[in-house]
Amino acid sequence: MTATFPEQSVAVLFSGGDAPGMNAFLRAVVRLGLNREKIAVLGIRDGYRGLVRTARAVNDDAEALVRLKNDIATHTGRAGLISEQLHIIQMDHASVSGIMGKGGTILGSARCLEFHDKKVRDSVIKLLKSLNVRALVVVGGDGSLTGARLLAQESDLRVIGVPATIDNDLQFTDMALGVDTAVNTLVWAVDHFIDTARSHRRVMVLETMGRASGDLARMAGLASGAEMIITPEGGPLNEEAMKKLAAKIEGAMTRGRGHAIVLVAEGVEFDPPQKRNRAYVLMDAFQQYFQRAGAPFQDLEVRPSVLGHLQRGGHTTPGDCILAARFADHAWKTIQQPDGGSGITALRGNVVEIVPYGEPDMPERAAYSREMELLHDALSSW
Ligand SMILES: Nc1ncnc2c1ncn2[C@@H]1O[C@H](COP(=O)(O)OP(=O)(O)OP(=O)(O)O)[C@@H](O)[C@H]1O
Ligand SMILES: O=P(O)(O)OC[C@H]1O[C@](O)(CO)[C@@H](O)[C@@H]1O
Repeated sequence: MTATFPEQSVAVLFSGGDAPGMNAFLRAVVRLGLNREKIAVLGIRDGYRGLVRTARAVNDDAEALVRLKNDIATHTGRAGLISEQLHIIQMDHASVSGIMGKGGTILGSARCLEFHDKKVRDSVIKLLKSLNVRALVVVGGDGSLTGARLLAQESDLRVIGVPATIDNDLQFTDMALGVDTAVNTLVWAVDHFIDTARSHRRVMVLETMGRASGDLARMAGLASGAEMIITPEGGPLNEEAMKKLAAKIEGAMTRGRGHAIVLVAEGVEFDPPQKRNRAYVLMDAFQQYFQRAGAPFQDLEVRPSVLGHLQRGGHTTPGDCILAARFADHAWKTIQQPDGGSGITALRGNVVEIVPYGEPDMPERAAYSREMELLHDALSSW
């Protein structure tokens, strides 16, 4: 039997920082495509970069396009995945077996600066049309979904966005893929830091990711019982503000507390601005305060840690696997609506919906962040 190129397939790519749940989404979108919809799924390697490189290689070369289609038809599943040169792979059942709980993405993700250029996006639209895809699914954060919106606006392609970022900074959905796992990882990390903090009666300042949003730190703080959460939404920290935070910790020590875990989100800024990581700036400010003349705990030590990419990896939680399956299901249902356009999957009040690109921020999200902060304050033993 000769292999044939799959016409009217659905293409899927992962873009921006990888997030746990991307593999679970890939598995779900491929399996639903093959089992339920009877439609082939093309996995794009390395996000927009994979499309841009392929467009460059085949767009003005009819023979190269024929070769690409032949490669896609003949190198399916794992054969395609091991062929490094091939950026577009026809996924099969076996190629998505055993990946659901694995962090990262087997197709790779990337940041592709060239994609900001309309001419480059035009070349990608031309490629997707030559491959006759019925829809493109883009899984990623804010920037990736902006790229998806532009593709949808600049063509008649159907482009479905799927929110995936540990930052939880997308205000049109209650949760993005990866957040639940990242919070879980942070709780695990805090548990480890508590052991040493308690043993040495120390203050540990842990810097979390999250870009300009403090939600990841807030959620992790609430779930781990960290004593203090410092987030960007409160505005830049000046010397006075840092002294107040240190005084709060000192006050707790006076009342018998032996240690403290402080979570500081990476988006926190200082006045005047500082170049060093937040955890280090706060360590110095706190240490200086604790060591002032006549202070009660002059030997109280502060240790910083920048948790970094640890937060993006690890085994995907069941919550993220379930959300991935629900987002994939909804993406397919939208693609299969004859008159359906483009849009983004969103979780709102435990219902998955498709919302238009550029949807305004949900006021519930700000309320949720505020509620977490108040609850954390009320639960802390200051
Ligand atoms: N304004 C834009 N126009 C076109 N493409 C964009 C735009 N912003 C981002 N992209 C594309 O999306 C990619 C990923 O964006 P970005 O680095 O902001 O990550 P993200 O999707 O927000 O995910 P995360 O923040 O969780 O890592 C960019 O490298 C670029 O290819
Ligand atoms: O992996 P990179 O490119 O260093 O990006 C790190 C950024 O990506 C994220 O992990 C996800 O957006 C942010 O929290 C962080 O600031």
